[in-house]
Amino acid sequence: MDILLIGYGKMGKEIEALAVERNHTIVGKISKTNASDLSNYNSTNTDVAIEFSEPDSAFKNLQYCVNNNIPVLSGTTGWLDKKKEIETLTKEKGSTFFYASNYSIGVNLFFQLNKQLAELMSTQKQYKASIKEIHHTQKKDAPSGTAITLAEGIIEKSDYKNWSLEEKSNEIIPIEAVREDPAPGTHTIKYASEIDDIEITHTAHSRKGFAMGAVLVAEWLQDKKGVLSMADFLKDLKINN
Ligand SMILES: NC(=O)C1=CN([C@@H]2O[C@H](COP(=O)(O)OP(=O)(O)OC[C@H]3O[C@@H](n4cnc5c(N)ncnc54)[C@H](OP(=O)(O)O)[C@@H]3O)[C@@H](O)[C@H]2O)C=CC1
Ligand SMILES: O=C(O)C1=N[C@H](C(=O)O)C[C@H](O)C1
Repeated sequence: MDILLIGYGKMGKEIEALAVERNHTIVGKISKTNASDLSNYNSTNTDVAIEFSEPDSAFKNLQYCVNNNIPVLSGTTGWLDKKKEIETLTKEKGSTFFYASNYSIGVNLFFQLNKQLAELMSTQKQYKASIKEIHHTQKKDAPSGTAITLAEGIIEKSDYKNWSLEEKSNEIIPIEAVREDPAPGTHTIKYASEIDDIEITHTAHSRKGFAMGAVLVAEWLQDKKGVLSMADFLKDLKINN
């Protein structure tokens, strides 16, 4: 596969190493310094773009790919208020757009476990849910995209209505975002009562799981069109419920 990397930071470099190991070719690398190159990019030899950039640049990058029919998968967090726009554009243009807040298979199993636990706890009103995420100090957004997906999973299966970094009420899941080094990504869901606590935690030991997931999705995406997500990918792998 010929891959265009949009964003060549910690994740872009990790993805490059794994993609080359799997015999793919990196045909272009776009970062902040050469961002304007994307608007003149000749996509003839590009099978897929992998976009891990920054909250402020993701929308423009994805808009370019979708408008120019370059199949694209993105992992950038902190820009999702505009995701619907990209999805609408993808349908209009007949292009391919895949998004996941977390590409790690382990985290996606954890997402399923989180929903199962939320369903189980939904009748146990003496327990109060909360989420804690820990990431490295270079991270630009808070809370993490993964923490937001976890909160959405709980909201789907319970009476919680929203999440917040500050606000406290019975209808809101509080999220605590901790920044310390080194921390590739740790997420904990806690149900606390006066009598006891129940906790589940996923700890990433490195960025390898995120990068491997992104490369596997890029390979899977080859014959696909439309708006796709991890649910579609995991269904094909038979690891969803
Ligand atoms: N979904 C998932 O599984 C995961 C998602 N992430 C998310 O991915 C994103 C990237 O993470 P990470 O690699 O750690 O971050 P880094 O800060 O290490 O890298 C960001 C990269 O984006 C580049 N960039 C900045 N502006 C633009 C632009 N306009 N066009 C193209 N590239 C640009 C930067 O360029 P320069 O080097 O010149 O500054 C840099 O290379 C974050 O949003 C993070 O939350 C991270 C891990 C897993
Ligand atoms: O910025 C990171 O590093 C990560 N970002 C993603 C997120 O915001 O959830 C995924 C992972 O936790 C690492």
